[in-house]
Amino acid sequence: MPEIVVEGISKTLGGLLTLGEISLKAVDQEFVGILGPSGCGKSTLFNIISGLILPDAGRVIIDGQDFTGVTGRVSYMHQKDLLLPSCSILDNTSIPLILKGVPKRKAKAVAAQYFEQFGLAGFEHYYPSQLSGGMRQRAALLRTYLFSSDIMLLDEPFASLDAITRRKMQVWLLGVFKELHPTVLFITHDVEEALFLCDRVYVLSECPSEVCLEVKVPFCRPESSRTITDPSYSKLRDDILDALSI
Ligand SMILES: Nc1ncnc2c1ncn2[C@@H]1O[C@H](COP(=O)(O)OP(=O)(O)OP(=O)(O)O)[C@@H](O)[C@H]1O
Repeated sequence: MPEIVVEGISKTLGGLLTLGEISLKAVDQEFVGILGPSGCGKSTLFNIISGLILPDAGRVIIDGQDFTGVTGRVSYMHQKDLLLPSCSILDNTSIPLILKGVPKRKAKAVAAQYFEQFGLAGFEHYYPSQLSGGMRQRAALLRTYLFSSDIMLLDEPFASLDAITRRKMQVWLLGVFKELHPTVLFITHDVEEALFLCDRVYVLSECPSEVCLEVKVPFCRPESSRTITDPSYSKLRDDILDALSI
């Protein structure tokens, strides 16, 4: 069962202690949000969890094994979709499988199986520039999922989208993840988005950042984009805004 534990991670960047001491975790199939002020080191934390950079102290434990500084275990979607402009959507989404050694034809066949579920059916041979923003993000999410399907790090995947597309994508994501069951760490700046999507939310402070609030989201996720009417919603939202000093 994929469980990810971040233990006492700290990191100094450019002489500035950026990550003070961060500990957090996500249990199997949990959707965990990370909120924090701009520049507090959220992307740096994901770079460490994915093994791209080493922390100064602390460990990343996945399924009980130390994965600090080890790449390739979790999938990581950056803020930008980073699709290759000269490759079709099918080629783009097949890349992680090809990198893992799956023959090209088989990789394409496997990726193609998910196009319906990711709302991309019929667009296999389109190029990224020919798709809407929402479709490009779905293609990037599919590519991320195919890299490592059980633990996904998503760094503000919907930040570049307009409000309507963004809400549609949130509802879609909940539906898809209900079927695929990944464990997710999700960075966002948006308190409403965190409360809409996540089972649990960590709030980070300004640098040197630490976890200043951890909240469990007690209400069920809505089936549609309806407003959450649970009585605890406003209090949780205010608690998070207070922690962010907004
Ligand atoms: N390689 C680096 N060398 C020096 N400083 C860096 C480096 N990478 C990031 N920083 C600085 O570290 C801090 C944290 O950056 P990071 O991108 O992790 O923050 P963030 O919380 O993800 O920001 P945002 O919410 O704006 O995306 C920033 O002040 C950034 O300028």
